Amino acid sequence: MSYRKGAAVWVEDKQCAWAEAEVVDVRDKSVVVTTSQGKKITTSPEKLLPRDPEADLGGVDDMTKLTYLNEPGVLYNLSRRYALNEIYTYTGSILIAVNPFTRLPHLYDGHMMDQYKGVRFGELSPHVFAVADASYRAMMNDTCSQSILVSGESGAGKTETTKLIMQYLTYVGGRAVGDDRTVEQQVLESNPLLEAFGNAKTVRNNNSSRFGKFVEIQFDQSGRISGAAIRTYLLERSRVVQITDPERNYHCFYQLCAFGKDAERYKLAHPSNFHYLNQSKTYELDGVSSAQEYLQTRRAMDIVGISLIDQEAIFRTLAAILHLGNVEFSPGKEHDSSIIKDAKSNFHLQMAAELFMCDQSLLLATLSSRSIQTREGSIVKALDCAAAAASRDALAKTVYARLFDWHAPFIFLFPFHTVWFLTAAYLSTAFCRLVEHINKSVGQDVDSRIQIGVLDIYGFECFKKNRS
Ligand SMILES: Nc1ncnc2c1ncn2[C@@H]1O[C@H](COP(=O)(O)OP(=O)(O)OP(=O)(O)O)[C@@H](O)[C@H]1O
Repeated sequence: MSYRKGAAVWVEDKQCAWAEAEVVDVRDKSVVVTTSQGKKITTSPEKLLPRDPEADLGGVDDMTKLTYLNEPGVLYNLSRRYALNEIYTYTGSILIAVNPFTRLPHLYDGHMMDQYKGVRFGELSPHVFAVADASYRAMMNDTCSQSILVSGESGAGKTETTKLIMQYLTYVGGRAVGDDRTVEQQVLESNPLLEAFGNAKTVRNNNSSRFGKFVEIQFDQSGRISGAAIRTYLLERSRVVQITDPERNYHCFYQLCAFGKDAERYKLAHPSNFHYLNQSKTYELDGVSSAQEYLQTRRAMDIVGISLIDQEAIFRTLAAILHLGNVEFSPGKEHDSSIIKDAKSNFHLQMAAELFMCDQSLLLATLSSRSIQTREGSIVKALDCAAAAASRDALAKTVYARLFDWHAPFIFLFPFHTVWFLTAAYLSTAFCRLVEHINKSVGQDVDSRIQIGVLDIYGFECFKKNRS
């Protein structure tokens, strides 16, 4: 794009991403601009973007009205509105929410819900209730199920927004039968459980959901809520075996370690003793008692109907994963082979096998060797230390993800490994899957023909090191 002298532009700025500027000189292959702070910058025209000099200082409530819909224009508009406490802005039918990081009760009270009920989308100021109302109306008018996608980076406010959508749908949809607990309440009651196993501290959020969640609110023909279901997706499996400071592994591990009686039973100790937890030195969360949280998780398990036997099985498996992570390998006598490193590793291997209820030597053989299928039959190949550790981590991740997931069929990832087969078989029968239990407790309406699905799923994030 070519610029004339006097043109209003945006120029990249290290501090505030984009700075307002004006072109003061146009040269052969470069342009000289002066920013509103009085800084003179010589840059190439490709590094500039056009700016609307007459942009409304208060911003516009729908960004399709912007003269230039480019990145700085969008950011500037959102920041102008945010400064006036307007956290919501439309871009056509998309609602953009900027996290206020402070409670704004007046935005979400009964009066506000009343105002948005049945009003055409776009008629009132942008609001999450307007989106929820539009989807409810569309579902009722067209007898067609709707979906709302809530996306953004960690800490952006997806979980809060999902709750607000549920709050509004509960308001317009109520409950069909004489149940005094709203669907919103029932789904929220299961939150401590999902959070214990699916949330972790990240750099941006002390209680970050590390999984995608699809909440399905089911309605009867008259538009009354008749049931709900939760489905979870894409649990961040790599966190089970790898974390970096100041992040943490899933809350449930710290909770179990902090609850003396149960921790002792599974030969657990302070998180600093376990490889899967001590890669980061952040063990505590400000203002949170892990032991108290453990009791809360147990209570949530009771509420959703997980039996004591199943609860024990779940925590036994968590302990097994922690012991498994402490199994280390050293080079074996044969080339590219590995053996258990020392007595300490042997103790943890023994504990892992005991808690997984499988044979210790088979577990070791599975971790330190690999079966390859050939036409002549299967060949067992020894694994070196690095490969054996990777195999250990893969087992830990798979077991944890299966414990959390809602998927019914258990997939045998390594069908030729006897121990994994045994472990898998044990898990599929003795384990209750957490999300399955939650759905039973909330109460699904399998006959529902119309529903609104709210998908709360994290957007892309940049990690120093990526791992599956
Ligand atoms: N609309 C809102 N009003 C007030 N506070 C909010 C709002 N949205 C978000 N917050 C604040 O931001 C915090 C983080 O929000 P939330 O947990 O919803 O983020 P998230 O996008 O789900 O994060 P993650 O992907 O890490 O789970 C909340 O605990 C809350 O304090």
